[in-house]
Amino acid sequence: MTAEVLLEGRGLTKRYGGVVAVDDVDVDVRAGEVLGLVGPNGAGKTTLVDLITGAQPASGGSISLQGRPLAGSPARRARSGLARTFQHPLLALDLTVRDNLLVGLSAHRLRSFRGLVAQMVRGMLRSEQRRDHEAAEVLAATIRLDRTDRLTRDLTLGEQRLLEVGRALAQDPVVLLLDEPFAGSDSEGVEGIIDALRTVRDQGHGVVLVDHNVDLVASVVDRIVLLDQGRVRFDGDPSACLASPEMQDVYFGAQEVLDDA
Ligand SMILES: Nc1ncnc2c1ncn2[C@@H]1O[C@H](COP(=O)(O)OP(=O)(O)OP(=O)(O)O)[C@@H](O)[C@H]1O
Repeated sequence: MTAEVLLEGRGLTKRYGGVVAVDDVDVDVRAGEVLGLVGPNGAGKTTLVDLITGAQPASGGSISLQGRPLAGSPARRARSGLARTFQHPLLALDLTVRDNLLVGLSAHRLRSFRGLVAQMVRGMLRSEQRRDHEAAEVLAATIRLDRTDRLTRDLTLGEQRLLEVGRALAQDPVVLLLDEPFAGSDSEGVEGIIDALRTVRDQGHGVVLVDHNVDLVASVVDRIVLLDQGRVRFDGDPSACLASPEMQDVYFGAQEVLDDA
């Protein structure tokens, strides 16, 4: 049986003046699937993520999440179940690792009015605070970050990336979008992020993974979308994508032209 489509984008388009950054793109993310989004510099990867999360208004197209139209501000879309990390981590540097994770856990509760009321009541209860602390420790273990009392500003860039993924996970997202999560990470950081991806997938959520490292992406995702000049050139199996003429053309076509000259 084919898994449920969680996120469905149709005809997504973004123009900046004369530049068509994203050009009539259809994209699906299914339950329990990690989708890799690859393509050379300027292919439109970040813009596509921006259109999905609402960071940029689309020039055309539509998006739905679990069958409901997805529109409005990034905050509103986050409440609907999208979580995202950025190329440059956006964390509270003066808070500890644990507190940044607690922020994510709180944000999850604030997704509904009922959750907000429950949060206010629970906030007065020590047992709930303890449960939150335990949840933060479980998340920290998932992303392999120890010593959660460390200040975030003292973490390496790779550790900050892991923490950002952990904070996004704390929101229990329907779909998690990760924009270049491996950049600047050492091998342990990369492993932590891959573990986190698998956890989200195993929980039946969807993940969109954007990264420059095509081989790494292909080794961890279930499906790849190859973008070039704003258009989808390939959508399918990762190893088939690596071996495809489209991949060859997008990444090496220009070199062949140079060689031929
Ligand atoms: N704010 C903007 N104003 C004008 N053009 C933009 C803007 N943002 C992106 N573009 C253009 O849109 C195209 C797609 O850019 P985008 O950043 O989405 O590509 P990308 O695949 O994420 O690239 P990279 O891998 O380098 O991050 C590029 O031609 C870029 O110059």
